[in-house]
Amino acid sequence: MTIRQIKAASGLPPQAAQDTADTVQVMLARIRAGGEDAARDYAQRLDGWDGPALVQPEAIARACDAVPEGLKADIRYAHDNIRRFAEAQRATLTEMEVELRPGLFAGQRVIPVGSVGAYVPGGRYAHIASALMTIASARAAGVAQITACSPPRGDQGIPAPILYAMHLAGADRILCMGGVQGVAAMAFGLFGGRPADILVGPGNQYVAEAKRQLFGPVGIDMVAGPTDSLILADDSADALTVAWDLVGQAEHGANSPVWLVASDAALAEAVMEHVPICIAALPEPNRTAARDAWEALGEVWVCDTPEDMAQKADEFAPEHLHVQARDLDWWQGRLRNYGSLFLGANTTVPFGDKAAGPNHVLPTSGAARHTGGLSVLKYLKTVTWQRVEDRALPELARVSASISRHEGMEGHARSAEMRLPRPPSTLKAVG
Ligand SMILES: NC(=O)c1ccc[n+]([C@@H]2O[C@H](COP(=O)([O-])OP(=O)(O)OC[C@H]3O[C@@H](n4cnc5c(N)ncnc54)[C@H](O)[C@@H]3O)[C@@H](O)[C@H]2O)c1
Ligand SMILES: [Zn+2]
Repeated sequence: MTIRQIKAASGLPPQAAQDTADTVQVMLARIRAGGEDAARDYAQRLDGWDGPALVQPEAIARACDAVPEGLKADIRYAHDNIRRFAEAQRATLTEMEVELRPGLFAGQRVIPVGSVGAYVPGGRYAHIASALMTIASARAAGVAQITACSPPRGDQGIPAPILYAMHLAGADRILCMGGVQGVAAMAFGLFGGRPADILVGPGNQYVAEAKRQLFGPVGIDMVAGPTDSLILADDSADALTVAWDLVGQAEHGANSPVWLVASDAALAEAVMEHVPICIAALPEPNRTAARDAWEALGEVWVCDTPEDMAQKADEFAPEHLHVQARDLDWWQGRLRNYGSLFLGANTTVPFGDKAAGPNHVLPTSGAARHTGGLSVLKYLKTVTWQRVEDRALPELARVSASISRHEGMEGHARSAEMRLPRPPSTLKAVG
């Protein structure tokens, strides 16, 4: 056997997904009917917030003053990388025009959506980086109006570093409102904004479910589940570093899996010895979160060949895939299923989470099999056009009418033939 599992996941108790869906459905219906008052009412009841929903310029200025200079410089460093990566990505998508037949022209245009609603989660951690990821990439796409929202923390409203990051990244409007009411306010264009064309950003199960239920008339980036990470390591990897990389991502919470796929049983055993020691070094409540995640969902596999390791990684299709092994070019060429790839022991998932440049809003729960993550491209519509000169008409109209008739679509055929230079008798009105 070339692939064997040496630590299995014990699993999590099933969750009441239907309860969340029902709660969110009721909330969205109430906010749709009751508008701003209903949204404010939920903000009061769920988050104890009585202050203004729309954050005023003076409050943003005060927050910017309150953030220490050192932290501001760090946020600017991260923002600069994220913005420049998004701008470079934007430049890869170009408009084009092609003459398919003499006189038949077609092309594509790249048009940004008009309005974006960016959810910046609150809760246990202060998600500064999430604000940069969603807002800076929308700005780089050329979106006209960006609204961002985040839940209040106590009676201070949105924490100052998050407000600073939102403002720096280019949010036009900021709502102090979280959860379903925040998402709905952006989707429905409450508090003076335009209704969002697309809703983006991570959040808890209520946020994810609200986006899922609103999807259709409104676009969404993805239905994001709990974050996950996989490390591929050979005997060149350092066991303690790998252990910290696993524990670091387990810190996200009890439902965030971390997986190790190793080429070397001795390395795998050494990592498993280090993991509990690393966990014990964390402060609470992070320690409990990491321990629960490792025990319930952590898995360790040992494979004999790099090909087996790559196959295992492609099966997991992790959100974050980190290679700590020799011959990085081979891995980069071979690996297929991941949200974002981290090549070499010099980098680590927190670099990508916070500051390196590529977006951290990524497909989870195996969705990397069919999609990449949030990027500037999500805010852009690739639309097509066509234009036909007289010389292209005879053949194009004849072929279109022929196919229409074989499909049984006489109306389409007539419409095509109306374009022929000399209308045939079929153009006379019937009856
Ligand atoms: N995948 C990623 O890239 C990424 C990055 C950062 C954060 N996250 C995720 O963001 C989430 C943050 O969650 P959070 O809860 O701390 O903050 P959150 O901002 O997602 O949700 C807070 C809101 O939830 C609402 N809420 C709480 N309990 C409710 C209830 N019983 N009924 C209705 N609404 C309720 C409240 O209105 C509150 O404002 C985590 O799940 C984390 O994993 C993911
Ligand atoms: Zn992380």
